Formats: sequence, structure tokens, C-alpha cells
Amino acid sequence: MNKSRILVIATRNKGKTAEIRDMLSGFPITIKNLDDFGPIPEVVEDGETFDENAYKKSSFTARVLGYPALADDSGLMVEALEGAPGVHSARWAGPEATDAERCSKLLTEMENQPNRKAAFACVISIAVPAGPALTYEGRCEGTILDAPAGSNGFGYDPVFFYAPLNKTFAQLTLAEKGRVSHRGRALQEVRDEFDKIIKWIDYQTPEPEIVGCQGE
Ligand SMILES: O=c1nc[nH]c2c1ncn2[C@H]1C[C@H](O)[C@@H](COP(=O)(O)OP(=O)(O)OP(=O)(O)O)O1
Ligand SMILES: [Mg+2]
Repeated sequence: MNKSRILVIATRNKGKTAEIRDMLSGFPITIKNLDDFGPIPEVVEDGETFDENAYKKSSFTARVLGYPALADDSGLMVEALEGAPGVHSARWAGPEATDAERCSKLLTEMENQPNRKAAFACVISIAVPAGPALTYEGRCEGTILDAPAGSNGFGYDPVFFYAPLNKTFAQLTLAEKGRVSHRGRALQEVRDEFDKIIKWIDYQTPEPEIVGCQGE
């Protein structure tokens, strides 16, 4: 098989992996997870923007594994918290925090706060081993509840209320969330541009020239 038809999902988050796999199923590519490979070092996500961190994850993975890689950097921005936790959403409640602890920290910070407006943002970066990458973005507006509801999804889903569906993200199915979420919107662009992306990957990933031994 042509090496460029493999795409590695460069994330350690199982919730993201499930959403990305669901949205890219049906396309003629072989999707691999990081744990289909041997151990590789973790990327330090010390960029100041979602773009920077998404590119760090996709380009590092593509370079180390030798296959095109798709990474997602995302987070929740809360208006009353001046955009926090934002790019620090994963580490905000401590490096080893669970999703429940992240939600509970957010609810505590938001106690007695009348402005509940928030938005999720997602940047998807698709990189080839040589370094170049394509970037796709998505955003979704909602509000922060004062108690969690629902058990699907991951991260801040139980406290993120999406008014058009009158549910939290944790009360949506995978497919429902994919149609409206920040990640779903970014991945919809990937789907729309799929053929172009494959051509771009092929162009950026030349097959090694086979130097024939034309001896007698
Ligand atoms: O749809 C979402 N529903 C709920 N919460 C979400 C969502 N999307 C991002 N989030 C939160 C989770 C995590 O605390 C942070 C992302 O951090 P981020 O570094 O991009 O992901 P991660 O560390 O979990 O996995 P990885 O870096 O291996 O892709 O924002
Ligand atoms: Mg991360």
C-alpha cells in the first residue's frame, strides 16, 4: 500500500479519537492510532495558541513515525474567565486531573457568575513527515451550566450546554455531537476537502526513487 494512504491520529485522548474516527470513516484511508506503534515521546504542548500546539503534535508525530498525521488541539474559552482555560484547558486543574476534576474546578470558578457564555475551539493540523501542514478550524458557542448533566463524550462536555439542541454535549450521541461541535466543524472541512488533502499529501510525500541496477 502507498505509505501516504495511512493517516495517524496523533492524540492520546480516547474521546477525540472516537470522534475523529467516526467522522473520517468511509474515506479510503487507513486510520492508525498512536498505540498501533511502539512508544514515542510525548509532545510538550507549550505553544501559546491552539494552532501552535496542533502543529507541534501533528508534525512531531509525522516526523517520528514517517506517516502523515492528524492532530487536534482544542479547549474551552469562558467569557467571564477572560477566555480561560483556553489553550490550558487540559492542564488547568493540574497535570494529572481527571475530566470530573476539570469540570468541578470550572463549576467552582463559575459559582455566582451570571455571565455563562463559553465557546469550544478546535484546530486540526494535518502534517506530512517532511514538515508542511494544513490547518482546519472549528468553533461552537454554548453556556456553562451550574451542575453536570449527561455521561457521553469527555472533558467539559457535561457542563457545556448547547441551546439549539437543548442538551449538554454529554447528552448528545457521537454523531449528534459531530454535526455541531467545534471538532465536528473542523472535520467537516477536512471531509469537504478530502480529495485535495490526499493529493497534497501525495505531492508532499514523494516515493523514493528506485535506482535500478542495470548490470549485465
Ligand atoms: O469536545 C470537547 N468536549 C469536552 N472537552 C473538550 C472538548 N474538546 C476539548 N476539550 C477539552 C478537554 C481537554 O481538557 C482540553 C483539550 O486539550 P488537548 O491538549 O487539545 O487534548 P488532550 O490533552 O486531551 O489530548 P491530546 O493533546 O493528546 O490530543 O479541552
Ligand atoms: Mg494535550
